[in-house]
Amino acid sequence: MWSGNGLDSTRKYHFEHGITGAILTLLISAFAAMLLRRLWTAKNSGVAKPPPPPPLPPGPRGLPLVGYLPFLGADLNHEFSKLASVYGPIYKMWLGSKLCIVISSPSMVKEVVRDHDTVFANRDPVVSTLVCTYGGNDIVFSPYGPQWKKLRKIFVREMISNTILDNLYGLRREEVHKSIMQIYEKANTPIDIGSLAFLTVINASTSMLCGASRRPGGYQEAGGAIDIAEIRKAATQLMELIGKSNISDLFPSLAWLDLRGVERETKKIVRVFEKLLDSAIQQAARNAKAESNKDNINGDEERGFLQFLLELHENGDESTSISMDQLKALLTVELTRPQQLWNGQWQHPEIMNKVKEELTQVVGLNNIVEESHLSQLIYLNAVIKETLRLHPPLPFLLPRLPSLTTTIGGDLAGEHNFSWLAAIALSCSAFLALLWLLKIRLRRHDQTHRMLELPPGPKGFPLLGYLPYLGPDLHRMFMELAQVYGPIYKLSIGRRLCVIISSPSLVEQVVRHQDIVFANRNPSIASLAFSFGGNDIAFAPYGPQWRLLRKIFVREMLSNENLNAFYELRRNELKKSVRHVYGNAGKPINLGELAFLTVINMITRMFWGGTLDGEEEKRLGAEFRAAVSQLVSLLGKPNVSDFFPVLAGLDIQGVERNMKKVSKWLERIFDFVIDQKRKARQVLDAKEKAGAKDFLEVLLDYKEQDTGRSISPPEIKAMLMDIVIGGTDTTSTMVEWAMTELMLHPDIMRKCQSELSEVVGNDKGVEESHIIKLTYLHAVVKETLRLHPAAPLLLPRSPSKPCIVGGYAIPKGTKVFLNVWAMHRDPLFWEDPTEFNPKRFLKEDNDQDDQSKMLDYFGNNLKYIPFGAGRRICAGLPLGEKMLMHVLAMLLHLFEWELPRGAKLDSAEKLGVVLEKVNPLVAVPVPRLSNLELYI
Ligand code: HEM
Repeated sequence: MWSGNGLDSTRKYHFEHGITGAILTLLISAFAAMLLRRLWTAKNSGVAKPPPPPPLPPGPRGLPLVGYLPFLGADLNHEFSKLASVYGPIYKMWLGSKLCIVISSPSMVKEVVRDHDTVFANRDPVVSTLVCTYGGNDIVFSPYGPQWKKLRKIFVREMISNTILDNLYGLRREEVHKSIMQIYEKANTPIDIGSLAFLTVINASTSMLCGASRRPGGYQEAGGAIDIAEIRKAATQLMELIGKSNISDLFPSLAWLDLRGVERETKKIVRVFEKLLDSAIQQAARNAKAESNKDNINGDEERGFLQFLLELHENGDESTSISMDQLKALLTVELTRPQQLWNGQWQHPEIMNKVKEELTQVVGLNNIVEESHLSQLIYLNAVIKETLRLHPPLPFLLPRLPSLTTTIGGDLAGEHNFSWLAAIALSCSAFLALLWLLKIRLRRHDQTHRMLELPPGPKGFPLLGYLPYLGPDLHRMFMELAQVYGPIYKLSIGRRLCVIISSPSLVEQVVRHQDIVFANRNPSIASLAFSFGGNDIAFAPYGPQWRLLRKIFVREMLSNENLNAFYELRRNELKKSVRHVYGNAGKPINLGELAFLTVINMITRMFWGGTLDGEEEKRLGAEFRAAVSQLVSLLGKPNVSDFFPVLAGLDIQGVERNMKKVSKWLERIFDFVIDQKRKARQVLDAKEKAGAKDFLEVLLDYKEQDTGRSISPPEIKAMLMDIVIGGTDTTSTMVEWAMTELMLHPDIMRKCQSELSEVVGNDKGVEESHIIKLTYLHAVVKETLRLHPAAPLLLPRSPSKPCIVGGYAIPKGTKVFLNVWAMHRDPLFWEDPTEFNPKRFLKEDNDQDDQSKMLDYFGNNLKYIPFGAGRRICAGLPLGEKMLMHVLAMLLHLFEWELPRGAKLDSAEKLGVVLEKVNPLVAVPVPRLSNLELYI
């Protein structure tokens, strides 16, 4: 009687969509023509063009026609999460001719389910669900509108109202009891918990469907009029079919071919199911009549859903009456909705024991659990909530379909009905395939690259790109943009294409998988000027020269042997600073300046060792420091020539000119010292020359074994420059940040001081040999480098050839920033990321993953890379760490630090050459130890 209607409505759905497609195509062509005409008129009349619509979200490229389909495995939820870590919290992919958008951040989900809830209140039903819901006549799949509202009201307020559910409790209880009996009978034999739970729930659902009529004396379970066992079987088969992937869903224009036969098979089962429902409905009707004749002895008690819906069908008023298709669709959905809960608690016996304890307490050992107990089972409720969090039965809910083109997170979420698009796509497919083949033949060399898109990113102004929006806090702004465009995006700064990356998995593609390609820099004009044309380690392009310079630097100049040999020089400089602080005890001291002076003195002493005599060294040292300060401020200045290479010759801001002037000044100092050194060495014999060498001596003496190549004067000077620029500002700024955090957290400062008292003793000064034992201070320094990395964007990399990162094309020469600052604060990897908490670096507080790969400075775990990673990792790391730890330990061990009266402490930051404090840290030292010898 009703069967034909239901199945025909599906056909009608496709037919209507085909017609709609054709009409839409015509309309769109007409609309496009009108639009072109308007644009043409607007252009000619001088009217400004409307701004372009926001782009579609980024996403992986798939293959022509099939899209990303061939790359998807069975584990969709995991695959979607992986893609989100590459493309960000909103991304698109084509599955066949369907445009899918995957959203995985609460803020964007809010935009969908709150801000645009009505627009997104539609679904995109698959063919099998359309068949079994009689063309979307149910709550789940019917489009948002009056019909859906009515059905939902009936379902929520009437069908599963508290009263009805309470009335039917007896039936549910019976089914649960039956399952318990089954388990009892099978005691000591293995049981498939999933199947048991599934059976229990489906049994309870079907019981509630039929109500008391299914009890003995009512209608029999088997052989009687309502064959519950058959209904269950059919419901299970339907669920399997709904879960099956179907080509027709991905290519709606091919749906009529039903290539996988899903529609055919679903219809077959729906027919069986329908027959069963029909007879159940007829029996329920007869039953209702019989009951009314008996003057309704049971009242509403145990009237099943079926009986209830039947009444609405027959006697409902305008707001509640439902058609037979709707009635059956409601029943089908009730029987086929997902009904599993993961038994996560089984993997945690301690949690299971707690659940048991609670049950014993609330229910007692001699009773069985009733629904009335549930609200008191607080712990079990928490277990269920946690299970649903970890294993949601629908990991990506039921897909929504916007009824309008909508913007989410700045991207276009797409319009829903793509069946017309599919029609066009099909008709063009042969042509596209031909084009594609042609493209492969013509561009065999870098075919993959050319087919890929550049990463997404914000639009800027013509010519200027994003330049006018850039502020001093580049790292912070880059992080905010990543929240919109994902962990890889592009922006143009003037004529420079920049790509910003801020996820460890993408950084891995740069510093591990393609480290050599990305081992180049994109030096600014100022850095080229100070490094004598890129003749140093930091800016030389990757190649034999850079490898040689870095080898000399790391293996010879900063070898353990050399560093140990110069310990005394560093120690003396540190002691000088201690004396200076002691002499100013009780007075405010600028801690950044103090650290800078200490570090630069340590470094320059290691430069020229004992070459210069006292007065000369003092004079040159002061001159040197002044030149370095000027150089650093020039390096941190944004320069128009860097963004518009065509204007570089004009040097509009004079940065290059000034840089060359300061470099010349420094060069003269270097030349003088080199000359002095050469003269001094002429009088040394071979044995004396072979002893410990200062940096300059290492460089002057160097001869490559195989080639006999020595280091050229510009290379020597450029490397000395690297040590000064790379080593001083970084290390001293970190001392200032660490002291700031410690003063903001006095309890942590106290812990550091107790550790120092314990390890060093209160009658001694700190030596470098103590450093290794200062576990807590190490954690403090690591946490400081996490929150305030000296180079928050590292030194930009630049690929030497076109390459791919995260599925996007990165052209040769792009300036690639790795936003370490954002990764160090990413809540995905760090708990309470903005909190200063050194404990996270102590072994006992690390999670298992981190324990196996301790968070060191060497880039072993890419979520933490304050010194960079890969081939271009900081070359001065061992020296930097030694100086930072020693200076800090000494300041903390020998002095208490207080804020000057009325002063306020803050941690505002700005990005110059390094990430500095906006307001310098000024503090008052008070000697901490009684042994005065330590201070003189
Ligand atoms: C706490 C102190 C320091 C920090 C936080 C630090 C940080 C960094 C960072 C982030 C880089 C860029 C790495 C990359 O692009 O992957 C770098 C490069 C470099 N650093 Fe350091 N640094 C410190 C101390 C030093 C010292 C003391 C020296 C020299 C004695 C030094 C010399 C260099 C050099 C030469 C490079 C360029 C390496 C290359 O391009 O191959 N750094 N540093």
